[in-house]
Amino acid sequence: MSLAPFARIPKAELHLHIEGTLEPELAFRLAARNGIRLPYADTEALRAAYLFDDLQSFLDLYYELMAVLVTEDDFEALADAYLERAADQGVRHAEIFFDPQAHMARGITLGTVVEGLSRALARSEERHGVSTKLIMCFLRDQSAESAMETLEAARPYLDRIVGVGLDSAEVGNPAAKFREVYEAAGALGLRKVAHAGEEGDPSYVWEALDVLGVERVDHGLRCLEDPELVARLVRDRVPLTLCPLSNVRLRAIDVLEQHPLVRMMDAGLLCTVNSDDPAYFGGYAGDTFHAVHEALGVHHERLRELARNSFEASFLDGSEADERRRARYLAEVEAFVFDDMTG
Ligand code: HPA
Ligand SMILES: [Zn+2]
Repeated sequence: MSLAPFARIPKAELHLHIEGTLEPELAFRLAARNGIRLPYADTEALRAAYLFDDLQSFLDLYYELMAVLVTEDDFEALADAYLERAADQGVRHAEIFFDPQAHMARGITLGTVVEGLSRALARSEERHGVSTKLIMCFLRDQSAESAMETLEAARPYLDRIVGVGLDSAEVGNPAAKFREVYEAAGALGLRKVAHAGEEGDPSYVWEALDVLGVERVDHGLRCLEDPELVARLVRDRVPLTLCPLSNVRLRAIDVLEQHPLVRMMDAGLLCTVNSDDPAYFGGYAGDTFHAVHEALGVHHERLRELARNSFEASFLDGSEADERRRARYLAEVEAFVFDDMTG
């Protein structure tokens, strides 16, 4: 199999919602097997609905389509399809978000979700050559009590969950209300990340850092508006998991050519690029590397920096086996030869 050049660059994916990898074809297949009627005539009609004005208009469809995910087999099929695709795009390691509250609200148990996903994840390294970790996200537009109940419900599965995250509608839902939940997660040994500065102003990023104590900021796009915040992120080497294609589709920026990725790297920020919800936003990990090369002129040493950052910013540091994986992946990044296409 010949992989496109940008897909060959070894990389980690650190910002990826598994529910956002649900391609229309799989959505219809799962709908049929679960006897669910989708309000779209076919996959083309569904794809035509992927025109978003902002984060909320995307989230409405994202939550609606989740209805097709019912059984452990469905979650397994979803994760398996993503991992196969990720492998084709040069992903060596994936830290995968999931949204338990969105499923529990539909009567699906946390066990169904975690058992199904982890069946696919457990054999991913052998089958796809992709190591994995799972990050459980709380919905920031739900209450802190609901988040705490979700953390409690997750106790039997903590051997499969590396950390907690925070996602869904950002503006009007600052992070501070989740202080206790994050403290409790930390006490359980879980790593902490949160979406911040996607649509929200820099105060949302400050709260994620100072109130939740996150080690990585998901998006962080708007940090450039606050030089003190940039200085803090640079000083502490806090990684940002940027998602350029998502920013265009959700209208955070008008066109990819205006994306501040290069300015952010020039400012000394530890940037990574990721695909967020690739089934909806038009590209997986390798496609994203290709797109930033084309639109922003990110050239080979800068592509190498992004690839290196993705492993440095990963949670591959909790065990000797993980340290070995990280060292192997980083060696692959340094040995990667950029050719005319990628240079
Ligand atoms: O891009 C996103 N932002 C916030 N919440 C989300 N949940 C899935 N994707 C996203
Ligand atoms: Zn996201």
